[in-house]
This record gives sequence, structure tokens and C-alpha cells, in this order.
Amino acid sequence: MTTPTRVLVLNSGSSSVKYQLLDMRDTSRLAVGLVERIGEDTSRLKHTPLAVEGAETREFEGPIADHAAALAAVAAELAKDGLGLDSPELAAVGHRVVHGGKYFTVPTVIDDAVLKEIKRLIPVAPLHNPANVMGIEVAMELRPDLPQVAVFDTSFHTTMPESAARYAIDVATADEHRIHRYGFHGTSHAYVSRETAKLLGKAPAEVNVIVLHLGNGASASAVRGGRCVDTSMGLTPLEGLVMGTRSGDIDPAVIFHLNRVAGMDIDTIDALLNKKSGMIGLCGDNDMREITRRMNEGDDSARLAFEIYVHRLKKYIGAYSAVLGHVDALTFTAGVGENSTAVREAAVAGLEGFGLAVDPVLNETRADGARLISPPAARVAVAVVPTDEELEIATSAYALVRG
Ligand SMILES: Nc1ncnc2c1ncn2[C@@H]1O[C@H](COP(=O)(O)OP(=O)(O)O)[C@@H](O)[C@H]1O
Ligand SMILES: CC(=O)OP(=O)(O)O
Ligand SMILES: [Mg+2]
Repeated sequence: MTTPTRVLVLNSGSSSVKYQLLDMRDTSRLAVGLVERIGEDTSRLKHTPLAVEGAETREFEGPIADHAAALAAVAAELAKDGLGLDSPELAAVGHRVVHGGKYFTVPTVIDDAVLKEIKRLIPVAPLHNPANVMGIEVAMELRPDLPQVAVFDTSFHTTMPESAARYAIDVATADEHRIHRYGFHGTSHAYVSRETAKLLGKAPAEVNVIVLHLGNGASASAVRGGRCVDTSMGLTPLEGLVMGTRSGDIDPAVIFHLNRVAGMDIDTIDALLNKKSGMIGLCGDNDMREITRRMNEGDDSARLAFEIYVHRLKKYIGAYSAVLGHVDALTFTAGVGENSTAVREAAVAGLEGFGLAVDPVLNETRADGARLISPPAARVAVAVVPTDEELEIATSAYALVRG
């Protein structure tokens, strides 16, 4: 029998599943797809079997109740193309797991004890770890013999020094309850910072990079010589930048006030800050395309939301410039970072004193792949680097199972 060389990657988000089937001999994609709006009546599955000659993208719309149902639908689509989970060519399933706490510093083969720990971390990643667990359980049920590998969002950030990773709260309380800054999107920050070094023609050890991962969830990281030294998310993916539906940084006393004065209970406040804040809370939309369209039509609330978003970004760019001391590159990635020329332009505007500038023509030029958008003479490179969490997860999972 030939050695299996394929890896199925499941990237389960709070309301979506992105998946890819890769052949690791050349990292080519055999199938890619997405299930969106899980839990709503208008869930959508989009599946593209790239390995099947002449096959076209298939799309379905209709209610998909939860991540287990979504994964069953994905498995069925893959099976239609002869790429199902029963394939002997599968070497592993790689799972994005958002919270790995302090324990998981590297990709890990999932057994009962690992799964138990991922479940124990649900309270600190309530939007994400439950979805990750469902993905793991469905895949395990379909192929109990296959290695299931967890690749953690938190791993890349475990190199942060204590000065960045600790909150200034009572040490005994923090230690007893493991209250610590963990950071997320680490797979993306790792991949994108390495690709940025490549774009500059240097080794990762030679460059200091600020990465802005701006998707629905958003985070910034300061990467010195390939190692993360600070990141904007903390105990949970709520801290830091303004996001699609999350507030990012606030005075923690807002929570006391909402409880004591506004009479909200803690679960209501949790939902308010995680699901009804950020851009959706500020202007009713969380899609940057819609926000910029409204802004260009003169909508004041969309403009203010955009300005708050950009103001927070600037603060982190300044902070991480100071943390790093010397910055070689500022890199934009993920849905907003890769696509929104308006956000990139506004985030860097006025930062000439930091050596930062964006060339308007390069910024507007649409292109696949990593590219520079700063003027040739700029002191700090500004880059757009498409993230590829799925490739990074597949590479890690395959390396682990191949030994
Ligand atoms: N062409 C575009 N212009 C501006 N923003 C975009 C564009 N395409 C996608 N986005 C933004 O990217 C977001 C999704 O980013 P993504 O990295 O896929 O997020 P997630 O992984 O958290 O689901 C969308 O909500 C939208 O705001
Ligand atoms: C950790 C996190 O915020 O992830 P996402 O951006 O996928 O929601
Ligand atoms: Mg994402």
C-alpha cells in the first residue's frame, strides 16, 4: 500500500467552517470549501473539488443547525467526489483549535486526555472551542483509526515574555485561575511573519515585524526575529483591536457599571461585548465592504465606526513599534487586511514619523500573493500578505504524523 499523503484541514470558526483537502507531496489543494452562517436558516455550503477535472463549485443554502451537522454535510460533499474521509490516502485530519491554554505549545495528536483539556478551556474561548470540539468528535467518529492533530491558535504566543503575558492583577488569584494573556490567531501570525521575511529576502531571525490580522476577529502581534513578543488578544479573543462584533479593549469597570447600574447579568454583558459590539454595535454592520460603501455615501455612523477601528489600529502600531524598538515591516493580513485599501491607507496615514507610508497606487493594485505597498524608499516596509492558516495547519499536522 502507498503511504498516505493527504491531510484534511478543518478550521471551525464561531459560525463557519472552512476546510481544505491537501496533497502534501506538493501541498496542492484537492478540495476547498466553506460552510457559513451555521445555526441560521440561511446557512450556506460552498464546495469546490479542485482535483476532479471539469467539476464545478457546488453551493447549497438552507438551515444547518450546528457544527456537527455542518461537518456531516462537508464529509458527504467530499465523498461525492471520491475524496471522503474513508480514503486510504488520508494521513491525518488537522484541526484548528483556538484555545490551547498554557499546555499546548506545539501541534498535538488528539487523544481522550487532549480532548478533555480542549473542553476544559471552553469558558475562555466560548465562541470557538465548542466548534473545534465538534469538528474533532465528528472526524473521530468517521475515522477512529486516523490521527487527528490539533494546531492551536495560542501556540505561537507562548514565547511572550512575562512582562507582556501577565496582567497586573493579584498574582495568587491570577495563578490559581490561570488568568494570563494567551493570544490567538497564532497560526496566522506565525505564517504571515515568516512570509514577510521571505518577501524582504531575509531569514525570519533577521526581521522585526508587526502583523495586523484583520478578519472578523482581529489581532495585532509584535514578532522579533521570528518569535512573538506581544499580541493584542489576551485571556480570551475579546481583548485588543475593534472587531466585527467584539469590543476589544475597554475599561474593565464598564462591566461593573453595566451590572450594578444598568442591571445586566454577566451572561448578557458577555453577549453584548462578544456579539453585539465592535463594528456591528457601532454602526449595525460588521462587513468592512458594507461599512466603507456606506461611509462613501456619507453615512455618519459608518464613518465614526471606521474612525474608531482605525484609531485603535494606530495605537497598536505605535505601541508595538515601541515594544520592538526597530521595525522592519508592518504587514496586513486576513479578510479586511488583505482587501480593504481604505483601512490600510487610513491606518498608516500620518505615521511618517514612524517611517511608515503607503504608496497609493501600490495600495490600490489588486494582486494575488504577498506584496509591498510602501514607497520604494520607505524606512519600514508595509506589506500585504495573504494568510493561509489551512496550509500552516496541514504542514504541521503532516510533519507530526510523518515523524
Ligand atoms: N473586499 C473586501 N473589502 C473589505 N473587507 C473585506 C473584503 N472581503 C472581506 N472583507 C472583510 O473580511 C471579513 C472576513 O475576514 P476573514 O479573515 O475571512 O474572517 P474570519 O476568518 O474571522 O471569518 C469580512 O467580514 C469583511 O469585513
Ligand atoms: C480567535 C479568533 O478571534 O478567531 P476568528 O477570527 O476566527 O473569530
Ligand atoms: Mg479567521
